[in-house]
Amino acid sequence: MSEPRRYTGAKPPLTLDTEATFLKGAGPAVALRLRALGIERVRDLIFHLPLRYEDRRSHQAIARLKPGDEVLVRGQVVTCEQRYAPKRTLRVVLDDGTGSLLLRFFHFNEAQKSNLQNGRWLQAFGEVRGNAAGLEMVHPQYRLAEQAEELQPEQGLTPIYPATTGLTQQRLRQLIALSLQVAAQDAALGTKLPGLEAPDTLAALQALHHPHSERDAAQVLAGEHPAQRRLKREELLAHQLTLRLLRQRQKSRPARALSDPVAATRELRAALPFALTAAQQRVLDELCHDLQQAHPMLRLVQGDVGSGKTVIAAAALLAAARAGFQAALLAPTELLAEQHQRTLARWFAPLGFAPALLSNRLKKAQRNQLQAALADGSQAIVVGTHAVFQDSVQFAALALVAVDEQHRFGVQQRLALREKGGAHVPHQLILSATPIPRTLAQTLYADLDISIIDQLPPGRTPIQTVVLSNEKRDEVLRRIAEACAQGRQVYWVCTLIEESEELDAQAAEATAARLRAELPQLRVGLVHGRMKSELKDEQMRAFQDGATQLLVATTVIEVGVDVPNASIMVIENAERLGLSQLHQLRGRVGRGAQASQCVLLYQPPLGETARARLETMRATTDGFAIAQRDLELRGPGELLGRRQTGEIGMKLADPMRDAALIPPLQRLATRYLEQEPALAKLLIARWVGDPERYARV
Ligand SMILES: Nc1ncnc2c1ncn2[C@@H]1O[C@H](COP(=O)(O)OP(=O)(O)OP(=O)(O)O)[C@@H](O)[C@H]1O
Repeated sequence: MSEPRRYTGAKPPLTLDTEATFLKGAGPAVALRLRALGIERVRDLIFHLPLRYEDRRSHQAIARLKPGDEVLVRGQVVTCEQRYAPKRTLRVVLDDGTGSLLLRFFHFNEAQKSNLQNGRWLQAFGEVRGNAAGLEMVHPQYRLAEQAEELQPEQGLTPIYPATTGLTQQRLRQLIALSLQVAAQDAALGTKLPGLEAPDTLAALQALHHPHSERDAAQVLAGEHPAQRRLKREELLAHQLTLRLLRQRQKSRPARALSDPVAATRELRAALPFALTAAQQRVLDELCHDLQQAHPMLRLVQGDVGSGKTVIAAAALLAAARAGFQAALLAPTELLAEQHQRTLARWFAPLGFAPALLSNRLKKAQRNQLQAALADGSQAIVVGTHAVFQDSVQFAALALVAVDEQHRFGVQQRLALREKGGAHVPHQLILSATPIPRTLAQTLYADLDISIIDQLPPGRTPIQTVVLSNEKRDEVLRRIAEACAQGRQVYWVCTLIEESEELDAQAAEATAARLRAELPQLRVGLVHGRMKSELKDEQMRAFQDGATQLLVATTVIEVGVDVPNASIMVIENAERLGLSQLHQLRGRVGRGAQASQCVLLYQPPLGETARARLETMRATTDGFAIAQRDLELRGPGELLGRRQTGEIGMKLADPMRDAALIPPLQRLATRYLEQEPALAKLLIARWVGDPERYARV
């Protein structure tokens, strides 16, 4: 604990590292709110960049306003009246000589009302709306004066910052302005950074907080200001450096070199009921090379849905076990852990290894027994969810951790696991089914080597996708009945209606009830996110075992379920989903030898983007092509969801939108690490803070 601050009468010299509470205007209440925005120090304030800008640089003539304009107007109050119908409202009419504008307030006090007297000058900023009687502003920001001249427009654009309840823009602006004064005294911000163009960091920050000149303002609004580009490049470089540094640190630690991984893969190949694809073999070769090193492997295997990533994990686990060590496979859900354990048990049986399942469902005695076997090293291979690998689980000689990521785990969790290896860091293998373009993968996972399985196992009949209007629902039901009569199984996916699991669950229940009534001959199962996990697993198992024929589900089934006999998927309201999600869902079928169908039902009328999206789904099954198209159709940021970019927490850059900036920065990062270690440290401290932040949960 640090000493509580005491007021000593002397003003501390302010630096970028000073706590924000030392700034004038940042009392304890404000400090708490700043903290909610992740702001603790003066440094954080200068990097708290505007979300957007408002243009209050000139007064607009009321006569020329249009609905939707966000403008500054100035005029005289000509009426101010309070009304009670339909609710208590203050109506103020403003006249600027060209026309009049209604200002409406629902929340106001008596003082406010009495100040708004006829004849006073008023300047208001807000969005113009059209109403039946003409144009109006609702709750504009305003100022009053006796003389018109006292109400002048602002000189530059007005920055609008990410804020939080109880913290006004005005307060933020004031604190940031003070912080910029402190920053101007800081020599480090002016340090020349080789490879990064002008303006320097300080000038760039100043330009973004206060774009004063006409030219600055126009460029900032267009997103084309050199300061924006400079800071984005600087930030992307800092993140690249952080991940590369973490990688260096990891790589320099000792790991257990596995004696003969090639022999292990040979044995596995002989035990598998199918031949490996060339892509799987190539990835295994890369893996074997890594596993023989006395430094940890850090490898991401990316593969499209159904490309056969489990085999890769199996080979790695086996190589560790055969070398006399232990290995763990982590799955994102209990159900998937179970599924993996079953598959591995089947494959490993002829090789003399029995993988254990560390499940929440184990009885206490069973769990204790398994934990003891892991602690003394007698159990070589274990499968479970991340949640079950708590502190109490100890390993005698953990040499490898494979993580089936499926969008669930963050970098932090992944790195936290490395501590389970004792003095040795376990080799790490991460399996991901999110097809993302290579440059983006290299940014988000710059701490990992990347292998791609770019080929599907042979013998798959491509999934046939049809796009149908809801009006054809009866036809779809007929097809389902026929398919089930032939022993096939069907998924029926209900998509999110509201941002609420509760309503979602209700909708799924209603759909299941309706389908049971419409198809009384079928055994219908149901899974949704509100179910207890045991019940959900039970329903999934019933479907896996063929006990139910039609499974109604919300998008919870998106994650990695493998039921090869399920060969039809119906996705209701498919127009609501993004392409990547549709692709993951569709990947649940087409996993066996049978020809599979995916029916995308939509509610007409269909918008243009939705139509283009569904058409892409119909036309291709290639995950990488779909990811690319998703990017084009949805705009940046959305493809990965908030997790992937959010977890990295960039302030300004968006690795998706700014992908083109990245390749030269990778070269620059190498140069910094080799030639400019002090500057690399400076950049990391400036943009990321503590690099181990990435490594902590
Ligand atoms: N080389 C192969 N030849 C034939 N079948 C294979 C081959 N490799 C894997 N499979 C089978 O293909 C199916 C999909 O494999 P797996 O579950 O490993 O895919 P995945 O890449 O994890 O996909 P998802 O991300 O969709 O879960 C499994 O039933 C698996 O046994």
